Amino acid sequence: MAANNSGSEPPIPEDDEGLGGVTHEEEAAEAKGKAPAASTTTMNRSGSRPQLDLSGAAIHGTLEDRNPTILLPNQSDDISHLALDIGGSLIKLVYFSRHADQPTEDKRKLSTKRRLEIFTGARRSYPVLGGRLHFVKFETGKLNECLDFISSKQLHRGGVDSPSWRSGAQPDNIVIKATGGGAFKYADLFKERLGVSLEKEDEMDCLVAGANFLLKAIRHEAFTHMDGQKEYVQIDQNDLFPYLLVNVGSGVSIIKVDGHGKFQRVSGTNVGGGTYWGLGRLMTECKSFDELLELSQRGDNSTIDMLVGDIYGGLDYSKIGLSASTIASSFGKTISDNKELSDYRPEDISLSLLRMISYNIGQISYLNALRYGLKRIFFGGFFIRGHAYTMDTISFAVHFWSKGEAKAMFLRHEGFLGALGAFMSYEKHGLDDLSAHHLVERFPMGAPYVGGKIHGPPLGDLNEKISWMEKFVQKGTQITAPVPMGAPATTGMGGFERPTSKGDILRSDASAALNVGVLHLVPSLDVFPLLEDPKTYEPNTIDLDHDEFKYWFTILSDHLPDLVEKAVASEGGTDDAKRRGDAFAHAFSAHLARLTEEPAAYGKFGLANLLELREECLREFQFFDAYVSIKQRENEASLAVLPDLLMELDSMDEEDRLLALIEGVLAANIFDWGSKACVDLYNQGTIIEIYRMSRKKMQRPWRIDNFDTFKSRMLKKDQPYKRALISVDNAGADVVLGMLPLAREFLRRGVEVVLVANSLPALNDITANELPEIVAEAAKHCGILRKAAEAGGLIVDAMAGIQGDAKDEPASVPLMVVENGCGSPCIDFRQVSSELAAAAKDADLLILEGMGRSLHTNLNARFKCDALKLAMVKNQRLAEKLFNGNIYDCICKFEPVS
Ligand SMILES: CC(C)(COP(=O)(O)O)[C@@H](O)C(=O)NCCC(=O)O
Ligand SMILES: [Mn+2]
Repeated sequence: MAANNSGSEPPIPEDDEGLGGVTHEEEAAEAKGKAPAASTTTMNRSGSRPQLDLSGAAIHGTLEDRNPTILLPNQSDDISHLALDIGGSLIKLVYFSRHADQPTEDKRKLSTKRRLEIFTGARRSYPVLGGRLHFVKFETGKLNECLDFISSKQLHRGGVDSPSWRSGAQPDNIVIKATGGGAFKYADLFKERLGVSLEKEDEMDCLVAGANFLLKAIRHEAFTHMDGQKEYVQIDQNDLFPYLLVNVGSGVSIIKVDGHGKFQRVSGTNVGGGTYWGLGRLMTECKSFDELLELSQRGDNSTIDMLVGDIYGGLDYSKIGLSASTIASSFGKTISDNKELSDYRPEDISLSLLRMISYNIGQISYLNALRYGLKRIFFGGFFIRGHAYTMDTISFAVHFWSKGEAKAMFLRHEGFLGALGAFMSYEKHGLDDLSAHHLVERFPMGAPYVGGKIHGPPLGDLNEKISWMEKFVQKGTQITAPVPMGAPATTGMGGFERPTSKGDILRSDASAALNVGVLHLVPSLDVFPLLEDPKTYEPNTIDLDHDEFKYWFTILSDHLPDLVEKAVASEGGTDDAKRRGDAFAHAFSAHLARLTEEPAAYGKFGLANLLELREECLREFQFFDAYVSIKQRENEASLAVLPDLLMELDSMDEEDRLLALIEGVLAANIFDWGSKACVDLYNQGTIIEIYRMSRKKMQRPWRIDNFDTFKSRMLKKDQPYKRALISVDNAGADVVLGMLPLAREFLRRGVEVVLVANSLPALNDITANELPEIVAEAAKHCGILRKAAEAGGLIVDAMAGIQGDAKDEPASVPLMVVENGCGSPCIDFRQVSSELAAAAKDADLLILEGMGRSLHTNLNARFKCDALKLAMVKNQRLAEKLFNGNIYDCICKFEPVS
């Protein structure tokens, strides 16, 4: 270990505290059973855990599987998926919960899985256990609340759902991994209250393991913060090491990280968070660190610090790049002022202290980066706590001294590095194998309320959640009301500009810190193999900047009453449903308000995330399919006219038919209950009237019109497509009169068709579960569909349940339905179902339909196969912004690979 260069006394690495987590009431507010399905798998244990009980082990799945799941019926589930970081002021908990419900493999999924083996030749295996990783924090002063929380959830015994808890058995010798000073200090109390032993893990090991995990597994974990602007950084997994990790606790540790478990504490400084808080406490009346930090928001350091301008008569010292407002000497002005401490404003003292210490940390960190030739410096620890001035000051120092060569970056989960690292130290938990595409971060309903404060009792089920919600509804209007925003404040690249307008603007960062959600581990997600370049792929077409967010805030808020009405009706309109509808509206409004206040609060957040958040929020309040009856009604009406449409199409020649088919898809995409303009239309006419009108309006050229190129490609007889992945959108006319006839055209040409639909409902989108029945119904009127659906097993699946043996399957599958892994109107191709990823093998055409999947997302996405993007633009602003066009314009964008 290299010598410490900060002074005679090596600084003691102190507890690493951080705000920015989810408070326990929010976390506990998470609803059960809403996560996507995960596969069951076994879990190895740490040496300190009870050993595996292999008796009665049985293979789950077919014997031909290369990596089958093994069920251990006698294995008690008392694994502690819990780790702690007990610091001086906060206790951080990271714990793992399985999905409340084991996945039920429905009929469609089982038969699809079997058929996909034809494509892939082998079944996939998932070494990672599906579940959720939760981040919770408590004040160390309220340790008892933390113990109650652990006890109420039985986290030390593998959770309330574990067999040992249910059987009432008391496993002895439970060991929980813990780091931080409190792991020593409170060990006896944990033994006494919970009967568990704390196994102490080295703090430095934990910090590094936590940081490595986050940087590897979370897509936008790191961000820069310069001049008040936060920007998320995508870290290249293959180019992560070496980096410098600076942990700013009470003291500061500077660690050079060379790999997993490979690191060296190369330096540190004893001037850290403890110094700020200690000096601040002596010099002001502040009673807490947060109070002191809050005070700095209203401070003006130029009354205390000697600035370059003070020395140079108000001028910059431009020759060496120092602006007049750069601090020449921290607290330097006080030497000549002839004033007492009480003559200075505590606000100014706090800001001067904060800047002095932040700047010093930034400078020392940079010098160490220089010493080892490192370009990336990640800062974490309780001192940072998402505070804008702190981050700006550190960034300024690094940027200034490195002349822009080195980058200061901060971590969203900065407060949880130690606890995560302790969690990682359980020998085999399967998390090592996780990649970013396996993790989905969700923000439960409490997320908007999270601040620096920790409050409220833990919550269990939905009823408790709603009473908690109601409490908030009463006193939380100021939280749900949008907070006025100004231009982002800056400390100024030119140095330590006096923060002119503070308070409100930096409020969110200062008091609330960044939210972190619950990490859902979904091992069955994959990167779509046909993405041209997954590294540079960005699903969202438009950046949700301040103005854009304001627009979508209005759109989504306006849509809320209609959505709630549909949601409540879908649950029978009962009092309970009304109550949940109300709570949903409040929770979603609170999310919107929080994001308006701080657009980066939930990490890098695009329109796709926002639309998905709405769906997740509905599910959280147990509205699983708000548009169910609308979908059914429209499916029936459309199926009734399908035979006539097919007859009309069959009477056309090939070229006319192709055009009519694409027109049909575009026209039927008007049936979108997520668009305000369309909903207004539905209130004026019947489905069929609107469909006819929409078809009549199909005038070419469309706003983007690559139809002729597509037609030429389709007509190349010597080069037919082999397999088309057809991603469908809305129920009713959209799928029945638009997409199914198009799919039929491919089948007619001998092209294998894979219909891709949502895994979970989103607005009026058709789901993969609903689709086989619709295909079966349509097949009654069409020989082509019937033959393909029968051969693909769809009709049997839909009508009679799964059939026998995989041996009976045909060698090729003309028509299949696969789920896409999403529960949103958009699609992020970095995270699709393994079904879809498997079906993509050998596909040479991808068709994306609808605004959500081909305009809001993926308009600019490039694929390794030909792609056809079809949508009607049902929003005036989007039509103008993307295409300089108008509402109801149509897009037919064909992108052949060669
Ligand atoms: C939610 C949607 C993306 C669904 O569109 P789809 O994918 O079904 O074509 C779209 O309806 C939408 O962007 N609606 C909000 C804009 C508006 O109401 O004008
Ligand atoms: Mn849709």
